[in-house]
Amino acid sequence: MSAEIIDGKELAHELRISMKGEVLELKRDGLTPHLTVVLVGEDPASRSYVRGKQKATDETGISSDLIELSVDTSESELLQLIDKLNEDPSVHGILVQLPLPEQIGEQKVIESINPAKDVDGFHPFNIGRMMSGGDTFLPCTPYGILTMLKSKNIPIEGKHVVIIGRSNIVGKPVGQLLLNENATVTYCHSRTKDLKNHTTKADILIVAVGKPNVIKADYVKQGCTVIDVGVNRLDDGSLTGDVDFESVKHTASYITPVPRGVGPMTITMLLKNTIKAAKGLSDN
Ligand SMILES: Nc1nc(=O)c2c([nH]1)NC[C@@H]1CN(c3ccc(C(=O)N[C@@H](CCC(=O)O)C(=O)O)cc3)C=[N+]21
Repeated sequence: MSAEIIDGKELAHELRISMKGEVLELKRDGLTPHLTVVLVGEDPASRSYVRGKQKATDETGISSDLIELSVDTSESELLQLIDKLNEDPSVHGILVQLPLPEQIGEQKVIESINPAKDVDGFHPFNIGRMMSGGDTFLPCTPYGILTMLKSKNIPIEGKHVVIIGRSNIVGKPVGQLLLNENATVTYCHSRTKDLKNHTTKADILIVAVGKPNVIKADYVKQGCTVIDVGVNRLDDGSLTGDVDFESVKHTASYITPVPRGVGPMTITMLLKNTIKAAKGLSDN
C-alpha cells in the first residue's frame, strides 16, 4: 500500500484562487493589501524564497515591495527602517527575511515589528495570543500544516502528535496549534533519548530537523500521517525533505512531499495573514 500524498502546491493554488477574489473585493472598496519584504544580505536561499513570496503576492493581486539592504547593515539602521514601516499606513504587513547577518539581533528585530503588521506571527505578542487561543497572526508554516491536515479531514483531536524539532518558527508553535485542536503533543529534539521509541507512537509525525533522510520507514507506525517540513538543498541543486519519502510512503497513510508540500503552503498562509493585516487585527 502507498500513502496518499498531500499536494501542498495544489492546495496552495486552490486557496490562492479564493484569496484572489477576496483581494479583488477589498480593492473595489479602495483597500489594496500591501506587504513589505526586507532582505538583508545576499544569501542565495533567502533570495530564492523572497522571489517565491513576490510571485505569490503578484498572483493574488496583493501589492508588495522588496527592500534590499547590504550585508553590513547595522542593527540600528534596520530598526530605524522598521520604525518607518510601522508608521506607514500604506504598509499592512512587514516580513524581515531570516536568518539575519550576525551583527543584528534577530529577536530584537522581531520584537520591533508592530504586532498588527507581524504577518510572520513571530512577535511575542502574537505568540502569546496564539497560546491563549485568541485572534492573531498564526505563524505561516504551522498554519499551513494545520490547513493541510484539515484539507484531508485527518483527525487531530485525541491523536498523538510527535514533533521533531523545537524551533521558535516551526516546532514549538506547531505543537501549540495542534494542542489547541486537542491533540496530545510530544516534542522531540537533539537531546531526546531513543527518538524511535517516540516517533513510532505517533499518529501524526511532524519532522522539522533540517537534515535529509533522517526519518526512515522503521521510525514510523503503520498508518501514520507524516508531515515533512525539511528544506534541504543538495549539491546537485535539487530540494529534498527530512523524510526518506520513498521508504516512508509505504508505511504512512498520508505524506507530504518536498518540494510541493509544506513550502508552498507557508507562502500561502503569509498571503492570508497579509489580507488579515489589511483588514485589521481585531483587538479582542
Ligand atoms: N521571516 C521569515 N519568514 C519565513 O517564512 C521564512 C524565513 N523568514 N526564512 C526562510 C524560511 C523558509 N521558507 C520557505 C518558504 C517557502 C518554500 C517553498 O515554497 N518551497 C518550494 C520549492 C522552492 C524551490 O524550489 O526553491 C516547495 O517546497 O515546493 C520553502 C521555504 C520560509 N521561511
